[in-house]
Amino acid sequence: MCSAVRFVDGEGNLYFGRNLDWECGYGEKIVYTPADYDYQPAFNAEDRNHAVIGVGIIVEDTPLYFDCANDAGLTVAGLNFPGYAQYAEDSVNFTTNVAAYEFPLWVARSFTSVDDVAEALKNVTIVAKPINDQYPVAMLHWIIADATRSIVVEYTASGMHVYDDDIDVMTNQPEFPVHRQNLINYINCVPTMVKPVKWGGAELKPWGAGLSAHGLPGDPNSMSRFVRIAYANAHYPDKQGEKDNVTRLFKTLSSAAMIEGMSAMADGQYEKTMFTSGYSAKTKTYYMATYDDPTIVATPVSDFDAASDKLQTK
Ligand SMILES: C[C@H](CCC(=O)NCCS(=O)(=O)O)[C@H]1CC[C@H]2[C@@H]3[C@H](O)C[C@@H]4C[C@H](O)CC[C@]4(C)[C@H]3C[C@H](O)[C@]12C
Repeated sequence: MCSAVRFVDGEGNLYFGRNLDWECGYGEKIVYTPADYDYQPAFNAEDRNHAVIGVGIIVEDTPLYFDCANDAGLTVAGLNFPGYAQYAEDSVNFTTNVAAYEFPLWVARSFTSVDDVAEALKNVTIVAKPINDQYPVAMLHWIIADATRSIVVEYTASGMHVYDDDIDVMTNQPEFPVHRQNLINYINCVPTMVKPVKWGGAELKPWGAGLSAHGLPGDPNSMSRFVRIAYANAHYPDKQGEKDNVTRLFKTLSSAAMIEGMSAMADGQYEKTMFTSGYSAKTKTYYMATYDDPTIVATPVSDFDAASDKLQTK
């Protein structure tokens, strides 16, 4: 399973990140796509040459991003959405056609804000075209965020759906509106200290802190993670400075992290948080930690050669 989160610091700088929960990795690294990289969109999309940094793999000289950010502070992450995602079988005339594998790259290469993406998506077809035979089409939905807001993009049997994500988190299936509505079941959960009460003649005292959030779901399923990470994100106090905001990002994501052994997939393999990654628009830095090495490694955009036209990895 996967979970993603967005927030801004007191100065309005965007922080955005995700957990990648799966049974295996794909050899993913930090991939930098410079502005002058010769991006050849799969169909009729235009390349508008924003530089992009993120986590992904390179296939056929094309960066396949799992999550990424561009030089304008626009970020995007893909999360599993099987059983719901249904892309077009073929390109559709008079629309901008985007292959599912290039969706994060196309968004980050092309736009400067969530508003611009949302406007463009009114005339976009997402096509079920694989990059090659080795990598089948991944059934995903996406969260796209900037310093102003976030949206969730779901392409299903009924076409394109773009939702305003006013809660600034996303997980997996079902559709975003179901997750959003389900939050109402938990609005009794608050982070305050419960006071002792009297039931008849008996005084009942809380065990300690945390009782006011009793009922928050602790299990790893997607709807439960959505509630948990939404609660964590909504209640985390504002922080000053890069260090404390990166801590906030990784701690918030850890509230929805998958520990090996908790949840087996259909093939019997356990899911685990293969990596947690995220972007700070304040310092233009990508951060990443893996399951086996929780050290948060910082990779600033300035580590790469922006004048080159070649894909670069770290
Ligand atoms: C498995 C990843 C999603 C993790 C997730 O959401 N897990 C939830 C599990 S569950 O359903 O809720 O059980 C997704 C996110 C991004 C995906 C990758 C990216 O889309 C880039 C390419 C796209 C190619 O078509 C397939 C390989 C691939 C390299 C994808 C492999 C895989 O589908 C990834 C890595």
